[in-house]
Amino acid sequence: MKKIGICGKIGSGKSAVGVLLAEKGAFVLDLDVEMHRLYTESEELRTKISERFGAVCVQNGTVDRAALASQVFKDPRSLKDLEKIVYPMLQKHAENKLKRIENSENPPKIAAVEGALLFKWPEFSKNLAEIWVVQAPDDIRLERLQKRGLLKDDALRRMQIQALDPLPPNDHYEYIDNWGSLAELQALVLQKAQI
Ligand SMILES: CC(C)(COP(=O)(O)OP(=O)(O)OC[C@H]1O[C@@H](n2cnc3c(N)ncnc32)[C@H](O)[C@@H]1O)[C@@H](O)C(=O)NCCC(=O)NCCS
Ligand SMILES: Nc1ncnc2c1ncn2[C@@H]1O[C@H](COP(=O)(O)OP(=O)(O)OP(=O)(O)O)[C@@H](O)[C@H]1O
Repeated sequence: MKKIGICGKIGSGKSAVGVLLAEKGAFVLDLDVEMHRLYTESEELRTKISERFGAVCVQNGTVDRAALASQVFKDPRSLKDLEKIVYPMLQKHAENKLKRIENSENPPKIAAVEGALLFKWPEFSKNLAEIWVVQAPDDIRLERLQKRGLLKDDALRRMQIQALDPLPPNDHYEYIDNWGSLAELQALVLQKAQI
């Protein structure tokens, strides 16, 4: 089983790449989705979020993501605090899931972990054979995000905060330019994955 990472800025098309790989039989782990799951599953995590960001961020047995987003994406220091709380748990959770898939009876040829900020976790990403970097210009990403339903100001705030973390050099990057059609993206993905 070849383990790859899919990273890239918000709206670049990581999930679109993930869907194309999954259609070809790959196992795809979306870290955004896993994070949301942990917010519901872990009371310990909710307590830590409530202590740092206020009880307003925990509602009905889960984290109120809109309330949390409104705090952390306008302030890099708050975002760092959130990352310190969530990353150790998210990383362990993702590694356990990958291990389970790898040790299953019929492991897939490819397991992909999708996360905008994978490159910020060297201890995790060092175990990936390749890191795919999905990229598209800012104006196209903004347009896509608005079409997906994100408010323009929210999208811009996330784009601005991500610009503070440029991609560090790494020999394992494979770039995927996603500013054409979905059909063009599909052709690129199939060629890169050799599936
Ligand atoms: C702040 C939260 C609650 C907002 O939830 P929401 O449902 O609105 O967004 P969602 O989780 O679907 O993320 C959408 C996109 O926002 C961007 N984003 C999320 N977290 C971060 C971050 N820490 N830094 C920069 N951008 C981020 C990414 O491009 C991501 O794909 C949530 O994003 C969160 O818990 N973030 C911290 C965990 C994290 O860093 N996840 C990314 C793992 S690679
Ligand atoms: N080549 C493309 N042509 C047209 N629409 C696209 C293309 N690639 C992605 N999209 C659309 O753009 C939106 C953003 O793409 P996607 O959700 O895959 O980005 P992402 O990088 O996963 O974003 P996030 O960081 O929020 O998770 C989606 O609605 C997706 O369907």
